[in-house]
Amino acid sequence: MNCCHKREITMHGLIQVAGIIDQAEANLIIEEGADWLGFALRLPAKNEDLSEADAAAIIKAIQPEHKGVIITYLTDADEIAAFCAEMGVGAIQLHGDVTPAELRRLRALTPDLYVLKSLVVKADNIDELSTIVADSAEWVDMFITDSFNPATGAKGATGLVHDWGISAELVRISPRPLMLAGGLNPENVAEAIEQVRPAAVDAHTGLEDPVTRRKDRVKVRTFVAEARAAFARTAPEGARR
Ligand SMILES: O=C(O)c1ccccc1NCC(=O)[C@H](O)[C@H](O)COP(=O)(O)O
Repeated sequence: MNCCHKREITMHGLIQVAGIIDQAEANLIIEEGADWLGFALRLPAKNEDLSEADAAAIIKAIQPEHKGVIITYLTDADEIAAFCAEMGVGAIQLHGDVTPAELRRLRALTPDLYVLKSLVVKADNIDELSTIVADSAEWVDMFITDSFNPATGAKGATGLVHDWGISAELVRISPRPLMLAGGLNPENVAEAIEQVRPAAVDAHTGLEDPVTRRKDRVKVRTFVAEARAAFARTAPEGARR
């Protein structure tokens, strides 16, 4: 692989906020200093927070210093590529069981698409996740570790933290940067970054107002400030985004 390709640039200190529901919420998140905005679409439960047309309009208006990321359970490379083209998006977060073969096909179909692949952390699945990293890293730009809710079967937006020791081990073995997600909030994000040393963090439900289920401006602001400070304390020598 070409050492000067943009995929090889070391990434450190990126903040994503997921579960955007409308333009006002996207504006709030950008105003409060987060980098990437995640839009959950084509979910198995069909419980999307916004329409694809609304998401596409918001993504279109995002300035280049930020990025709109589609979060989805699609697993077929043709479908993923077509959906990204339709939505005008340059990054996709794959939460389903996408095989390395499909990831390889996706890279061939859309070489410039930034691909995040989820690693759903359970109590005892480090070996399984290590194998996924080894088998799929070539076709992935970033991994995202997320939490599993055994009570509901949910693999995302659970509001639950997982064993950060597993994420820390995946950071050590992964040749790709890793985004930490799952139950992060303004109170725990700094400790999470210190323990796991991820390249990026993501939060969804921990930034919401419990009554309105919309992002709370003060929570987003505090989360970004806490994460930025922790990333600054833990930055590897020469890291840049
Ligand atoms: O964001 C969603 O609605 C979602 C739905 C189904 C699967 C994944 C989903 N999001 C992935 C994310 O990036 C979430 O931000 C991540 O799961 C963390 O959520 P939370 O634990 O609520 O912070």
